[in-house]
Amino acid sequence: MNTRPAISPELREWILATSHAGHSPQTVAELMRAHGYDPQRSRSIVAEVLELPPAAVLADADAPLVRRTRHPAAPLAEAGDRKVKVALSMDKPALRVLDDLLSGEECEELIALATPHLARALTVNATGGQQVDHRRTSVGMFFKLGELPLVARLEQRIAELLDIPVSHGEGLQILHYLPGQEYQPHYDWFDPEQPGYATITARGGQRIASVVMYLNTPEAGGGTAFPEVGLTVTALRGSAVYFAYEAGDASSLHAGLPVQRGEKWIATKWLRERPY
Ligand SMILES: O=C(O)CCC(=O)C(=O)O
Ligand SMILES: [Fe+2]
Repeated sequence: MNTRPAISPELREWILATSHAGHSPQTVAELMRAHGYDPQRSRSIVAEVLELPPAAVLADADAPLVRRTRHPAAPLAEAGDRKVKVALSMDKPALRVLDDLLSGEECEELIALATPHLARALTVNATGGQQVDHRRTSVGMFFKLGELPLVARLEQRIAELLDIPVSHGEGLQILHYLPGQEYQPHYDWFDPEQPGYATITARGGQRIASVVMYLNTPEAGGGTAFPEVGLTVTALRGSAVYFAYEAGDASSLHAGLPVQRGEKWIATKWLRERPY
């Protein structure tokens, strides 16, 4: 006799949808664990719903929830379905320029998918709410985690490149800048001193790394500057800049420089220390 509680239809549907969106069985089990399911039970449920042998869901399921990214190693880093060129490495901030993270077609498809949904980009304010911010004049939108097959594929690629589960990522953000538009110098980590810190980090904890992917090549301007170290990364279609940081890391200060001619499209992936 089977004494286990039945798997609810909602849970079954969610597991199937998350898996069809491109997330690995391990990630699905980990997301369940992050929502309070027993690790062992998460694995057996995922295996049952996806009709997999239980061993297929084993890897990583007992890994600690708090993680850091692994910095990609030059010259070529494995990123699942793709090998990525590590064109430049820096120690402080921990930074890599990545060539060919995305194909030209993937860049174009992302722009086309995002275009109907663009709105003025917001920033997170001191109390954890969203605000219109004069420092950030671009328009943008967010995809939900695994929202579309292309989005899920990129999330999986970044997860393998940086050795961090997909569940640690915030939804992919697409930003569009026109001439004169910019993102003034800022940090991506949240300031523990600010009043909204607990709210902002209640889900996922602190941000630990960012990947800014260039979806086109602006005619002039639009690079990503790191003023503390005098570095500007050129915005080139398909390339990206990855940088990792601790809260308080002043060297990770960065800015989207004003576009001088043409336009600029980026996709940004922010990573958290815990499942988000
Ligand atoms: O536009 C850029 O180059 C930088 C974008 C950025 O800093 C961000 O999205 O957090
Ligand atoms: Fe940023």
